[in-house]
Order: sequence, then structure tokens, then C-alpha cells
Amino acid sequence: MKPIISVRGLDKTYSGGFNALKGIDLDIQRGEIFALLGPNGAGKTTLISIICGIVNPGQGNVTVNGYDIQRDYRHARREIGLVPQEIATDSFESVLGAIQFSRGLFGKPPNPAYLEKILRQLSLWEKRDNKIVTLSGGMKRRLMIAKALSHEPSVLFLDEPTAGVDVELRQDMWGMVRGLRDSGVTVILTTHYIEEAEEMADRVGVINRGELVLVEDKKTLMQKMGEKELSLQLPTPLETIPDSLSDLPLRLNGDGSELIYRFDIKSENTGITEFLRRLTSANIEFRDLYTRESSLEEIFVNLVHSAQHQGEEQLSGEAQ
Ligand SMILES: Nc1ncnc2c1ncn2[C@@H]1O[C@H](COP(=O)(O)OP(=O)(O)OP(=O)(O)O)[C@@H](O)[C@H]1O
Repeated sequence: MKPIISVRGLDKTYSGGFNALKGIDLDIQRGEIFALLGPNGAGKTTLISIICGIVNPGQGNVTVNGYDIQRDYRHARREIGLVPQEIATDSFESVLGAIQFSRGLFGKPPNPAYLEKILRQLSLWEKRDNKIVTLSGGMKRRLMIAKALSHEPSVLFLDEPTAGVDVELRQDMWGMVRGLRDSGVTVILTTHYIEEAEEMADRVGVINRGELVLVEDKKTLMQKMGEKELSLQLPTPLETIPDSLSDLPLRLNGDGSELIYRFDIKSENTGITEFLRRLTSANIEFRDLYTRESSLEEIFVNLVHSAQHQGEEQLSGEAQ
């Protein structure tokens, strides 16, 4: 199947001369949840704003459902629902009135059954006649999503959907976004919360200093880049790691009653058998053992660090 969004060779230099995006190539597949991760100022909003037609692209091409965002702006824009970070809406309007109005802006004929469906999906149907001013913060956020969906777009952009939202509400939002994906909407979200990407995304893109440094299936990414840790619970805490084991990737946690061995799940030989044999030789006993995988957060930090490191090496190479 053809991708719903296709970005080719996208470059953006702002008028002040700042090069915010560098040669971005990206395909978004129909029906997926794609999370765009990156540190502050990496270029996430710039990329989304270009796809949504809010910021002019420099060089390159972007199509949405086959429509070129510059040559065929109106068609491309109709395919998109954008949920901005800020809640901006007329507070004395009713919930239903607000989404009817948003739909009208796209020149779409009324479709009460569709609007009812999205309000029900977002748990706002009971509030349809309420004035927006009377809604809670979480309801207002959901209303912003309902507005963005009102014209039946095929792609929904969520810019930091849960910034400043409490944990419980965040989980509600995640459930709702998954529900939208299940109903056929493609979702692209930017987030600072790695946990959010880890919970929701099918694929993850990492952007750093205007470059897309990685696009990967989330599960593959976690397997490929992940390190595992083998944690041993010791009945007798250790003060230090014995000299006979000092060449191994070990560390002690807390009061010395947890010994942690790191290994790479990519590697054919994890070294665990050898480690356990040497542990016995060193007369170290353990009560229990379990493994844990590194989180997307750790993977992300490693990636950004290595990308920065490469950049610095390149700069120092150029300076020489
Ligand atoms: N209108 C503009 N003119 C000049 N530079 C800009 C403009 N908008 C953004 N930039 C710069 O482009 C870079 C990328 O900004 P962008 O907002 O896309 O990053 P971001 O990844 O969305 O960051 P954040 O996570 O903080 O929202 C930043 O260095 C920013 O200062």
C-alpha cells in the first residue's frame, strides 16, 4: 500500500539563516501511530508545520494521500486534522456547535451521525450542549481532538498531546488515541515523553538537530538497540566487586545486595554462563535472578549522544 504521507529531500532554512531541517525522507504508513521524538529545538514542530502547510517548505516534496502540499494545498489540507498544543477555542460556544463550525470551515456538508460518533468516542457526547467554558481541562483537550477530526481527515497530528497533563488523564488519552487508530485514522504525534512513544507508537522516528537520525519499528528498535541486564539478589551484600570479576560489565546497586550484569541482546554470546561460573569460583551466592530490558528512554539517550558525538567528531575533523 502507498504511504499516506511521503516526505522527500525536505530542507528548511528559516529567514534568519537557521537550517532547521536537513534532507528529511520519511514515509508514514496508513493506519499506524508514528511518534516523532527529539530534544527541544530538534525540528519536530517545523516538520509537522510544513506537512500541515503552516510553514513553507524550503526544498523537497511532501504529499499527503497523494496530494502535493504546495501544488494541491486545499486537497492536502483536507486530509489532515491538527491538534495544537494550546487549547484555543471560543469558550461560550457549545461543544457540538464548535465541532459543527470546524467541519464547516472545510466546506464539508453536515454529517450529524459522524459528529456523534467522534463525540461518543471521545466521551464528550453527554457534554454536547455544554458551553466550552464549563469543561474540565481534560475535556477541553478531547474537544480539540474532536474539532481536528470534525472534517473526517485521514491523518491526525497531535503536537505534544499530553504536555502538562496528569498521569491518569494521560493514560485516558493514550487509550483514546489507540481507539482512533483502530477506527482507521493514521496518527502522528510529537512527544517529549519517551513513555508515551513506548506505550502508543507502532513506529518511532528520532529527530536531532534537523536530521532524522532513525526511523524504526518500535519493537525492532527495542530489540536491536536494547541492552539487557541480569540482576542477581545477593543474600550477603558486597562492599565492592571482587578483583577476580573486575573485567566484567558489573555494578552494585543500593546497599550492595543487587549485582547487575549488562549484556547485549544482539550478541551471540551473552557471556552469562561464563559469568555465573566465575561467580561460583568467587564464592558469591545469589538468592534470585531476573532480567530486564532497557527502555526506549535509555535507547533514545544513547542515540542522541552518539549522534552528537559523531557531529562533534565531524566538526573537529573539518577544523583540522
Ligand atoms: N520562525 C522561525 N524562525 C527562525 N528559527 C526558527 C523558527 N521556528 C523555529 N526555529 C528554530 O528551528 C529549530 C527547530 O525548532 P522546532 O520548533 O521545529 O523544534 P522542536 O523539535 O519542535 O522543539 P520543541 O520540542 O522545543 O517544541 C529551533 O532551533 C528553533 O529555534
